[in-house]
Amino acid sequence: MKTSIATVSISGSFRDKLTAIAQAGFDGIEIFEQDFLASDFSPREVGYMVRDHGLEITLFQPFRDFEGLPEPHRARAFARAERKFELMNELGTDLILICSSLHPEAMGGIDRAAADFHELGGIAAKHGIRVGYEALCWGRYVNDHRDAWEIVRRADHPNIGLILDSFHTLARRIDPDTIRSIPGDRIFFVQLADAPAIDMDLLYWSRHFRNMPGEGDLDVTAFTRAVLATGYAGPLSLEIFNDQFRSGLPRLVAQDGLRSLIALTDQVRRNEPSLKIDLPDFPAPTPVEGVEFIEFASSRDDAPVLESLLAAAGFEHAGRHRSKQVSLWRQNGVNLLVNTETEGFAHSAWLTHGTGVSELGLRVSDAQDSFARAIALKAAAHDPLGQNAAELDIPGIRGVGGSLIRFLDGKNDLWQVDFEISDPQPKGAGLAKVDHIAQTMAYEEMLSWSLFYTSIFPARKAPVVDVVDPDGLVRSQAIDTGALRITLNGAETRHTLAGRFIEDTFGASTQHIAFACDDIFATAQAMAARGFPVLKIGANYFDDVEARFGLHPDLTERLRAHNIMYDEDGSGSFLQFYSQPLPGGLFFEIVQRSGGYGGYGGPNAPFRIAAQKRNILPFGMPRS
Ligand SMILES: O=C(O)c1ccc(O)c(O)c1
Ligand SMILES: [Mg+2]
Repeated sequence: MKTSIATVSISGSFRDKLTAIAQAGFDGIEIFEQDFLASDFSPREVGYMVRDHGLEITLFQPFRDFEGLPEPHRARAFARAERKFELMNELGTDLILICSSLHPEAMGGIDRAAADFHELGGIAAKHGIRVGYEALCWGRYVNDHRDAWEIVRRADHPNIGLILDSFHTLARRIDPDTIRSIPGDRIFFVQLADAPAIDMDLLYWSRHFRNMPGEGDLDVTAFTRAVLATGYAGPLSLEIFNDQFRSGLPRLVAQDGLRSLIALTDQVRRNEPSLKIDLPDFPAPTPVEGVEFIEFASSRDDAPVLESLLAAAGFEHAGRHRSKQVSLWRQNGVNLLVNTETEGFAHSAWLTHGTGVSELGLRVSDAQDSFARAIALKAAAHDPLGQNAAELDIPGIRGVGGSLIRFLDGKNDLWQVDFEISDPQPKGAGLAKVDHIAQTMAYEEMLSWSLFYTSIFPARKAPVVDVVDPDGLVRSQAIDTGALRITLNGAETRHTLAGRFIEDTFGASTQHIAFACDDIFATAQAMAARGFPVLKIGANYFDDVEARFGLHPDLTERLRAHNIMYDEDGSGSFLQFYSQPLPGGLFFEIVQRSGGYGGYGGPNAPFRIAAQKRNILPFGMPRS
């Protein structure tokens, strides 16, 4: 499988784009004519530059408003096309994309268009050029790949073929299986793009909101399956018009592009095993089965404040690492590690971000398999733990925001091998497991983080919700990877609580950890007795929530007494309260889910954030 990406998908100068695309490992690029025109290089120079980067030019595009024109426009369109064929010979590429016409003078008619293409095929052949015809989904007469194919079929010329673009097919909700009956050798090129489900004008949606396959809501997998089932063996090329990518880091966007193509084609071969996919074999995604540990990087001086918050939340000191300055805090099945080493990864993480989450230990069915999949998807391997021969060798990858993810399975017991356990089963205050981990990033990076998780794990994404902060908007997207749920919070401004966290911690990822319990009132009581610094919620909130859900006043009174917020969805209810933040901004949430409640208390978030902003002095700081 040849991979390719259009120059429009990446920001920067022509040379920046090429470098990023080549470094990410693509085989080819589509040259978007505007990018060529804006550059200062001759066509020959561009050709040399591309090939010097080890890339090939898979496509030159777009040529607009060709077919169905009356004279004198028609003759001019042919002359214009011929000029481009000459240019392409200098560039060193043989395939041009013509998109369906929007010309005000254009006339409809499949046969008229087919006749134009038949004639153009003859001219193209003389220049050694092939022409691919693409239906723009907002095209004036042709806006459906089935009509574009009919024109190509009737044009009946070996130098005229079809170009398919997942966006144009899927945005119009055309069944991608209609592609299966097109002969694969008549499909000259395939462009791939996803997009979030937003109800808007097709052209505007396409030019601003496309994203990488897997980052949006279109069924690009079904589209690609249908394409490959035809026997099409040309490049799969990303053509992504996206406002954030246009200003994003070229290297990051290109890397994400390749990751998305690998994940997509892997999914295609798993869903349709009869297809021959030219992709190295690697393990299937398997769910996270549990959070084995969360490690905090800290220092000898800073750790006591964190540890007093852990103690107040019911965690008990339950052991220590056999050879490192790492202590284990435990409560039922929840293991938290506090690392105060003065060298190594955790120490660097503490130096960079302050006290915060530096590592997630995830339990999976086979640690080596999960690791191998992540590496195949271009995650960066981290040095294994256990250089020290007595320690467990736990495979790890660089996660997002500079933290690490470790994969653990049942083959070895980390707690027996690496730790001295003093209290195997402290009961604590009733926290039973990690419910979710909330990670914060700049809004521009949100798609990249979500792709990271959804490509490695069999993850489900919830729709993005807007969370109103008094000083801006935060977009929040929940990802469910099995036993671990992650909420990604994309901050638009540095004035939001999330934005301030990124700034104050120099880009730490985990802003809060939510723990689940079975009886939140008992847990709240037990924590209060231990001095838990609960976040105080304003009285107006409780009046409203009682009216909104028709709660019994006794229940409202208990909620108010413990600063517990309430939510319901169609299938259950949700109770939640929060800690005050630690210095740096990390905080804890305690939740109880009942019935099949699947959310995160989103409607409560604005009131929680407002309360946090009123309460700016972190836990552990002297209040004078
Ligand atoms: O938005 C456009 O005009 C445009 C141009 C070329 C394409 O291949 C495409 O999918 C869209
Ligand atoms: Mg296209």
